Amino acid sequence: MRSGSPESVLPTRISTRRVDQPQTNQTPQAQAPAGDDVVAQQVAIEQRHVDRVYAELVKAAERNRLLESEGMGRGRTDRVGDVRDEEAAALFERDALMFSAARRRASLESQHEGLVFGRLDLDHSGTDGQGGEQDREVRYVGRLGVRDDDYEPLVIDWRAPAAAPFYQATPLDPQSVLRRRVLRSRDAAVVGVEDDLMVPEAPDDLVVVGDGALMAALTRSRGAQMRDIVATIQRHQDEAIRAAARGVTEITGGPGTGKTVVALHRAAYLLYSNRRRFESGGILVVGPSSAYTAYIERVLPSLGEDSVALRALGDLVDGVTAARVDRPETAALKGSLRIRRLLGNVARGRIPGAPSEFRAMVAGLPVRLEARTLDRIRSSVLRHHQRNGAAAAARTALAEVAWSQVGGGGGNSTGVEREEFLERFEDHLDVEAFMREWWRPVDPREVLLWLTDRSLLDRHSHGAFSPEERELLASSYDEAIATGTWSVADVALIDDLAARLGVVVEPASEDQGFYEIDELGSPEDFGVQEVYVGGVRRTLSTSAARITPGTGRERLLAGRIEPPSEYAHVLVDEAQDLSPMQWRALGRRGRYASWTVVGDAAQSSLADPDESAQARSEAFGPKERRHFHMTTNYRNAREIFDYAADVIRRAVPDADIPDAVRETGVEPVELTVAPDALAQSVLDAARELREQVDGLVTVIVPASHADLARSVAALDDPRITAIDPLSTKGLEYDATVVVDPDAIVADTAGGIRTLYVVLTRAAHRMTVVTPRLP
Ligand SMILES: Nc1ncnc2c1ncn2[C@@H]1O[C@H](COP(=O)(O)OP(=O)(O)OP(=O)(O)O)[C@@H](O)[C@H]1O
Repeated sequence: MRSGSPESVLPTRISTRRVDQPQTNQTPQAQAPAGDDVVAQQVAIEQRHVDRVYAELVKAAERNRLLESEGMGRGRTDRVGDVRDEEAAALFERDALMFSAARRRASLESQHEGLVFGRLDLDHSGTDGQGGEQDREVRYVGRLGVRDDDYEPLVIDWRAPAAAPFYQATPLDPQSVLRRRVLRSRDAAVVGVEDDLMVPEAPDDLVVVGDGALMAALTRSRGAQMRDIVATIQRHQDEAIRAAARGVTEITGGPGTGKTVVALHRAAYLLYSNRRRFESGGILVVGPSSAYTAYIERVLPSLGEDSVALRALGDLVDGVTAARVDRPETAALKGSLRIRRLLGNVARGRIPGAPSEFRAMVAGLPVRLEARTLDRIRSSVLRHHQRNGAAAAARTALAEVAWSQVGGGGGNSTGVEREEFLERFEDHLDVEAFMREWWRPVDPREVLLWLTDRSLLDRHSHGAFSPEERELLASSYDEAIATGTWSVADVALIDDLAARLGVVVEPASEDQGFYEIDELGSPEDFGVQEVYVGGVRRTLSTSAARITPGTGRERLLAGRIEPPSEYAHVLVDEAQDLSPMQWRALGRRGRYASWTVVGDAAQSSLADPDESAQARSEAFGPKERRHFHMTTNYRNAREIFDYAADVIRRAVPDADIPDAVRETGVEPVELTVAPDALAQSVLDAARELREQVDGLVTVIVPASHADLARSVAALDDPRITAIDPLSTKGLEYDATVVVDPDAIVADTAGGIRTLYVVLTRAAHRMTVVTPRLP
């Protein structure tokens, strides 16, 4: 049962094409293959140097330990009472010492494995290796710089300028490099070497071994997490990694071209080359999903950097976590700029349930302000203030209008003066009670939930949404309340509302009850089982931090929204999928930042890419831009990528199609099966692939076959997992089973583009299963 059918979105032809090796840093080796003993000899030579480096590290760790304990000693005092100036200075110095010693210790620990991964043999005579010994230099490249007692470099940090030729030298532009060698290590043991020669012929004393490090790296099995590529970065990738820090650096290219991994190495490079700026200002890395952030989270720590904030789009706002995605048409509504007008109107409108008129006797004068007057006051205050910071201004405006009503017009026969009236108004208990309701703090999340009120939604839409669109919005918030979860698209709306409303100001601590749960370290220690907060019962499990609010509504409103942090650099991956509202949310975090932006239009799942492009430009402002384009696919076997490229070419003729560098000789398998045999065929295919690859097999299941995902989970096999099509963005596996491609196209907003993403996730093997009635 092999073949696609005429109405299928898949190609009906599977071809095997052999083409020339694509352009990489590597060159065909000039020498005959080296024998095992020659390799062993070379490995032994490198091991001697690596041993020296590790011995030096032991000394460095000891020096560091002494530094830390010296730091601890500084600023210590037996005195009680105020700290003197010189003691404060010592404390400051101690903190600085401790900080840098701790950082060095952390990087020594995290960079231990495979610390030295490269060696350059250079010839500075300019005669292609024919110069004398005095012209030769050997340089080792590693995850961090290490020097010996004489301060001579034993290893150069991969990000240092002296390491650049390791990535940039090519036979056309050797940059004095004769041989580039990549060392493969297991822990501190060198287990292999792979060489590339940069000159036509190696000098007699230079042995050249191996098939090239890049191919070795690409053929290996993929783990559950992305790995760094520090030993095999290619020249064109290196250019993007080391590009200037300022402005906007855009990296485009088709699937698997290394855009993500390059952008992450760039983040590590920026921290190295300008640590003060980027460490104190912070780097924000944003990706499409939490599956994506889990996939990439090891790359930066493996490069010695862990001071970077990794966020999925659904986690962008502190205090909110999105747990689902909306249906495509709802997500498109929520992502479009049209929604801003609605949000603005609702945020400026009456608070549902708030009093609609104000009545009181103030200084003996009857005050009565009706709904329309109150609306006018609210509008005029909100023209100049954010709502949550404007209670005092609203109260003053209310007092002025009340005065103009009872006394300002000259009809006041009681002789009460304006000042006296305003003073009494200010202190009046009825005014205070009214303000508590009329101008209470408004949480941005609450505003979204008001949209479940169809008449409110209709009132504030001003014709900008059709009845069907309004119903989509309202029912999505019914669903939020029913499930107690926000969607990814909601997060940008919450951020927009937070910017309009301002921060919810917590009551001063003296106004809070003694039972306030945050104040208690661990309430169970006091035998407390239940706590009432704001009239809501909280049941304690084992710790205060684990208090779970009861209803869906409570879960949606739990925790506090924090104002957005600003960053010195913002790195956005899968940028082609950001909605205009999401670009605005990122813009708030990167107003003064430089940016690295990574994407591929052919993988987009957006309904209106033009509107997004505009919002993206606004987020960048007038900053200078530079662009890098990646053309080599390092992920997919050529046979798999050719299959996917056929699919996208038919729908998007101008798609950015890269060259895949690796052939396996194994074509993807297509199965067409009866619908009732789908589940069994998929599970069988997954088990078969499991035998053929070393790592992970993932079954990609569209929403319309959700029960199949449960069957895969029931296999309880850690090497076989299931995932939905959209969550595969940015991820990769050793092998995939793609379930019902036509349903993937039909179920997702991206349609054929989403299918293209799905078909480009497998590194080594892929099986596509299509259900069809006979
Ligand atoms: N120079 C390299 N050496 C070794 N592996 C590499 C190199 N460049 C890229 N890779 C590998 O290729 C794979 C694809 O890289 P990456 O995920 O960054 O591509 P991408 O362009 O972001 O893909 P997509 O757009 O499909 O998400 C990864 O496994 C990555 O480690």
